[in-house]
Amino acid sequence: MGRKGFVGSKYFDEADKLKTGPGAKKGLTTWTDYVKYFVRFFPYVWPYDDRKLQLNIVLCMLIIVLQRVVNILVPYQLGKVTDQLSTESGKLAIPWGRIALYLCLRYMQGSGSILGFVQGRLWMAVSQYSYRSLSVLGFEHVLGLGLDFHLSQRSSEIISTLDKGHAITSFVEKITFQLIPMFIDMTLAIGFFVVTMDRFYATFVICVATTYVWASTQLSRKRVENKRNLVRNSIAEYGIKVDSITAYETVKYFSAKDYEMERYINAIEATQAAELKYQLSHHLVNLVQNSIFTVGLLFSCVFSAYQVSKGIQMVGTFVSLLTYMAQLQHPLDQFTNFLRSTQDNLISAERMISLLEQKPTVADKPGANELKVPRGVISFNNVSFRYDEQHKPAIHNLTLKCPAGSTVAFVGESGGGKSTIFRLLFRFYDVSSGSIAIDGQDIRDITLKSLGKNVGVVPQECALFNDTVMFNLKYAKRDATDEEVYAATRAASIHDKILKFPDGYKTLVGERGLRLSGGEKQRLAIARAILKNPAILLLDEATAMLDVDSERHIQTALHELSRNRTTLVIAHRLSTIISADKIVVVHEGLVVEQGSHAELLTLKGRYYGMWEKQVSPTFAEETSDEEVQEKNRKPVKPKNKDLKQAVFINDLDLQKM
Ligand SMILES: Nc1ncnc2c1ncn2[C@@H]1O[C@H](COP(=O)(O)OP(=O)(O)OP(=O)(O)O)[C@@H](O)[C@H]1O
Repeated sequence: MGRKGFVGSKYFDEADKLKTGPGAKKGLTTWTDYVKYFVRFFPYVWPYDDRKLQLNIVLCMLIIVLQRVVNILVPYQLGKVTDQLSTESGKLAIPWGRIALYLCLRYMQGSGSILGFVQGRLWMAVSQYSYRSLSVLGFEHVLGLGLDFHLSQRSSEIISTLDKGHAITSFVEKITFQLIPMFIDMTLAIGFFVVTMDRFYATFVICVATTYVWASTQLSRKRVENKRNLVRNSIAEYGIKVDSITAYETVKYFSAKDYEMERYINAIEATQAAELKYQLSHHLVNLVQNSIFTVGLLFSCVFSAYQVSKGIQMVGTFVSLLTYMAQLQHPLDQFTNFLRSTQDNLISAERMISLLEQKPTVADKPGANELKVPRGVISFNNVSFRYDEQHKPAIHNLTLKCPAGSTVAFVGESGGGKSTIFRLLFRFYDVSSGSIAIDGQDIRDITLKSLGKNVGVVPQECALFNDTVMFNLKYAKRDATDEEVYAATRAASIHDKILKFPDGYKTLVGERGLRLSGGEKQRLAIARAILKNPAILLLDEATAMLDVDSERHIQTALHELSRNRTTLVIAHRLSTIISADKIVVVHEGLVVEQGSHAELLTLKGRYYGMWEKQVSPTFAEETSDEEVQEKNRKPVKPKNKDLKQAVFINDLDLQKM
């Protein structure tokens, strides 16, 4: 099954342990990580199919080079102006040309300049492209993961993780647009010092820069740890908030508002404590960096001023030196900012990366074929299945043939494995051994999409989108006409009811369809199945939430729907399935009895006991399961509504024969 280490809601915990557990690498974000993730995500950022965006990137790069040249020229020009002013002072010869050139260069410097503006404008489209491709990648990946993944996760955690996907875009952007210019800046600044200043200044500047970078990287290790802790806490806080709001009714039923408030307050406090630690470590890094730089500036200032006073240096050189020093701080600051923000981005993106690394447990085989269902024979061949190593098998050696067009019902105690059989047939999971075939095609060899197209499910609980009734109905067949929808809702006995809703088919169904009753939702689910018109139909307690009257109508609709198509039914109310061609009794994952209703009754086994319990509640209360089988030999007359209905269904079948 490939689910080892991935049980319960432990998935992200496992991911966290990898980063922070005993075997974790110290400070995780190493240079190899940067390179690895950059190479991995660059294809999503680079617009392969868009020449215009590629041109934008090239222009942005050119602007970066131009900005570096401007950075060199600004202090140089300032030095020239100062020299000219100091040597020609008193002669009233103001160097207008040089001043104008200096101002022009200054205007082109920095992110607020015209060059910065053009670069920002060009980059915006590229940035949106990469955000779009990464977001779609994450969303598609999560939708493609198996039911095991979704059952083991809090939806809120998945959503919050997907939201952090923009961090990857930001990470790749920063490597491309900060790291490269930063190295150009530092190399040019230091190179310029070596060429124009004496060796002492050049060595001094290299020493300051090295100490600065070394101290920054050392201190940021602690900051990384704190940041990771902050992200973990903020995701947990978001999870509590979303879960409480989604489970609003449960919160009300158990008067748990105060409890939820307490959980939420605790979560906020934990996040804020983590934030405080993170901010402190962040400010500490800034303080140390600034101190190193100020000491460097102090020494160079004192030494240069001394040289000017002794006539070894000109005033212009002093001004240029200080301006270069100040300008050097910019790429150094950028470097540490880069370090900080890329680390932050990577920490935020770690979960997204773990998510993307998660492989779906059920996927199409290479070259998988489309499912073809000319007849609809379903065969379970010695199928066994366990959810994971920790659980005992949910299905043992199931061998069963469902003939084309037949109705096969699965009954048995709760937890016996009925829904698991449906999940295996729908390939939410792959069988552990044995095989399931539809018209002779092993379902592992066909595409999931074609399987989904041919198998329709009416689930116990119908999940609806918070949209209109019409949107939810057409979800089953996106190109259905309104007339087709009306025909389906009429067949499912819900059309008139929908017309009575305030906005008819345009009525919003609310979050998860909460504004509709259980029965209404179930009828919508049936209407959807009618619209979908699948070759194979799975009914999972499809009428459990309906009153007797509605159930009668629906049973007629379902009967019509299942005509000439293979239908598998799960039912607790045995009265609803007595007309099935075959009834399969499932107990602890084993098929213990199978046959028609009449055959099973004559067997006087488990099915007989269940039937007796349902038709004779008082009898059932007084006797045990075994006693039912032993003592009760006489057929019991119908005593409750279920049996009346069962008789109705039998009558209906007889009429149709
Ligand atoms: N995702 C899961 N992970 C682990 N075990 C599971 C999972 N889903 C179901 N099980 C276990 O598998 C067994 C069969 O469950 P299944 O849902 O198929 O029973 P069922 O007969 O459909 O029950 P019910 O009639 O109550 O719906 C149960 O013991 C259940 O606890």
